[in-house]
Amino acid sequence: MIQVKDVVKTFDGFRALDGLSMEVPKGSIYGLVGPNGAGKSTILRHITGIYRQDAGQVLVDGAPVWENPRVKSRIASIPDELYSFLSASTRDMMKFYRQFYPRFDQSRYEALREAFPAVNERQAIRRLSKGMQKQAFFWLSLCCRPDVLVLDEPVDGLDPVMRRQVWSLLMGDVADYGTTVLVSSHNLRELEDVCDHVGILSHGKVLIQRSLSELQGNIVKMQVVFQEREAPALPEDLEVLHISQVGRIHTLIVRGAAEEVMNRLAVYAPILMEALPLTLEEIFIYELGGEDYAVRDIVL
Ligand SMILES: Nc1ncnc2c1ncn2[C@@H]1O[C@H](COP(=O)(O)OP(=O)(O)OP(=O)(O)O)[C@@H](O)[C@H]1O
Repeated sequence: MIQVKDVVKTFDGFRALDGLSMEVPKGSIYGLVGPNGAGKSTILRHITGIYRQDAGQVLVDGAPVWENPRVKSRIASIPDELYSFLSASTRDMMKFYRQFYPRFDQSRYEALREAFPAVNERQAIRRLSKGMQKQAFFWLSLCCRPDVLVLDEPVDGLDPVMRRQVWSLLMGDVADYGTTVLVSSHNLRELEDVCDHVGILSHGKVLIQRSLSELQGNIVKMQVVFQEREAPALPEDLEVLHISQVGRIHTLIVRGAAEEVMNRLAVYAPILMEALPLTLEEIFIYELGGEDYAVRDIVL
């Protein structure tokens, strides 16, 4: 489990992280989202032990990450700016990773060659295309058999087929080995398919973190045709976050479980009523759109 407690990080007087707290459960795929400059890469660099926090704690299974080689050898990461030694090939990097990661799986490296056919393992990584470089680092990271995998915008630059393949490999590791995956992304649609937990960052803090099912189970989109053209006066304690009308169809975004909201609306004997799930994008717009302007930037 990753625990980040009240972490503060200041760069030249600017508080990039401003008392950030988050918890990533073991074996989860946790999506970290937030507008540009929110602090996503900065917190990921603390979790991988690159930065030292000014205050607060960054713990993996209860142990601090900073200057702790034992913990760091259980964490693999794909940063936003890929790093490889000058002129090192994927194969050279494999030999380097093999020394650092005690559980490096050589046979998996050989087996995964087929999964990344575009990567010439003997060519300098820097001379590969951007997408191929990402593929090379996925290949290497998966072979480290890490307990924790930290990915900063991991599938950016990958083609759609490769994105799918990489997610499926990651989800396989989560299912088979209980790997914990922490991933930052601007793509909520994609995160929705893969994440089970989500945290939203803004101005160096986590605004909200929940399991996806918790988020989805607590807000519903209702499409309703009432007896009259106009909607009746709805009870004040029904928490309607948004309402719109096209023709006779009213669309209501209501906080609460679908069944409970349906029961409440049934008293108006509507001609038609349907509960629809909200997408992750919609949830963020309606749950948080009013609270923080920055949140709109991510989802619109
Ligand atoms: N090494 C640094 N020196 C000075 N300021 C920094 C440094 N690293 C990050 N910052 C600042 O900290 C803030 C958070 O940056 P960070 O890269 O973590 O944001 P982000 O959420 O990853 O953004 P993006 O979505 O654009 O990648 C920004 O205002 C950035 O300018």
